[in-house]
Amino acid sequence: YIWPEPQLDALELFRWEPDKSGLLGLIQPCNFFLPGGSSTGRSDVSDWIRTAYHDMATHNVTDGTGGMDASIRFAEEQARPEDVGDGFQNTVSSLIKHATRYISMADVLTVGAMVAIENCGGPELAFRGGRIDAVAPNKPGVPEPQQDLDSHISAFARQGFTKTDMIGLVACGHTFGGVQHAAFPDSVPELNDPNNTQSVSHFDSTFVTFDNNIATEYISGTTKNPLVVGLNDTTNSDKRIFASDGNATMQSFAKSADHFSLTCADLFARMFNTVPRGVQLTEVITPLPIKPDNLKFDLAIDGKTIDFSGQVRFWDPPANKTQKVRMLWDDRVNGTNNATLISSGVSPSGVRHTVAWYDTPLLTLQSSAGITNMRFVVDGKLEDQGGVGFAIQDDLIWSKSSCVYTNTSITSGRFEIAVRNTLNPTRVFLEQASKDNISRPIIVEFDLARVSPPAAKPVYNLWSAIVNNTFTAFTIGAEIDGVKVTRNDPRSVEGFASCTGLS
Ligand code: HEM
Repeated sequence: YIWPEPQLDALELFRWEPDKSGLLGLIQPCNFFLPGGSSTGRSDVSDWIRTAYHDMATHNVTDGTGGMDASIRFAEEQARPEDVGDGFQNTVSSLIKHATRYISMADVLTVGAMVAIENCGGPELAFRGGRIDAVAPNKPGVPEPQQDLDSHISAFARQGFTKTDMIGLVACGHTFGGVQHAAFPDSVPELNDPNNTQSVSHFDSTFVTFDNNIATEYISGTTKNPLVVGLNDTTNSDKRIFASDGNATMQSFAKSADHFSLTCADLFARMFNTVPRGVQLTEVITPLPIKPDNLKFDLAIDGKTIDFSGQVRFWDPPANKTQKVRMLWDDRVNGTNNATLISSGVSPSGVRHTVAWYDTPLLTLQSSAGITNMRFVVDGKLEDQGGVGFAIQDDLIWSKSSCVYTNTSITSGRFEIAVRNTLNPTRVFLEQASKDNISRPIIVEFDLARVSPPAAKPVYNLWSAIVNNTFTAFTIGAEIDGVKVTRNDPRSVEGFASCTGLS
């Protein structure tokens, strides 16, 4: 896609920079378990993957209901026998807080499970965003281990998967985790093991790593999978499922780790893309090779100049080499300008990728000139998104006359937005991310009032309001000809000057 595209930009960042959101920190090392530590025998990766499956498993291909829609967050769903255990609540409380106006809770659950699979040995997965969060629990529909093979085949068929898909998806999921004694006391014993305090009988010997040991151990007869060799044969559902085609699928997985990995990449992607009818997923979101980020514009108090700074991210840059990066930008007055960007480091992004960051110098632009478009020259090569460049919006920006009342609370302040005089909004407002009573992200708006501009012939008009609340970061919104627009990159109010001393 072509940057900027607010929802795709946000999804791309969340999907491809799991270090930044903190997701990766919750699954590194892969046996990390937030609510109790790795000596529990449990892991966040297993909880996140199982939660995604249980969210999807309510899908009904015939009536189009259920699917990946974060309905698993509702206590009523979690209380069902088919959703036994606290893994769902653990997952939901770690993950759904990352949902935003652009990233639904269902997209967050999807990315969480994908990041878990990929960063713990699994294949890289194709991600589409745009799932829509359920407003109420779905009908029940998750398979349970005591059910017979026919009911499992029909449950998977209802979810949109064949018998062969079922064997694959169960094997792909059960390469992680195991069965807990507390949840299934009749299927697995208490272990009395200080390194496995929650008595989890694991599905394979490498239970926090994606690999085909789930299949090799099953085929070689060494498996300890509690749903294959469990003492209670009624709950040996993996045994019935794996053997349902005469072991052909499991044999093919045992024979080839690559075949297992490719099959799982396909099945997991289909699982994540199983959504209620009518939901339109985005294109597959791949990382942008070059992506501007954190662009900041601040109008000077006299209204004559704009301070501009920002960063540019380079995806998988050449190793051990600092690139020479120049930014070219168009303005409304002088034509094209340029500046050299400053390398500010390379960091890993997940376990497979690296990102290099380059900073712009702090530039002072004439207000009348502003900035409309930019391009980059990287080691002599022009990078301009196939000729269109990187379109920049400088029409709704912060004014440096914004300030906070430090003597009361950092979150009370006088916030001022500068609106380029070519725009004629009917409303200008601050936007604060919040949640509704069923946890869905919403935007709370604080209206500003138009005030006198700072200069006699202003390029920007000011809008202002005093806001007292507990929030700490805002984006800028406006309504123009009845249409709402927003400018991204929330601005933390901590960055503003103190109102004391400002007129
Ligand atoms: C007939 C289908 C399935 C049955 C009957 C089944 C059954 C179970 C059972 C009984 C557990 C133990 C849960 C606990 O102790 O809390 C479990 C765990 C798990 N299942 Fe499944 N499962 C099925 C399909 C799947 C699929 C398709 C996936 C993913 C693609 C999956 C992923 C997981 C994971 C990751 C765990 C480990 C959870 C943990 O260790 O915390 N399962 N499953």
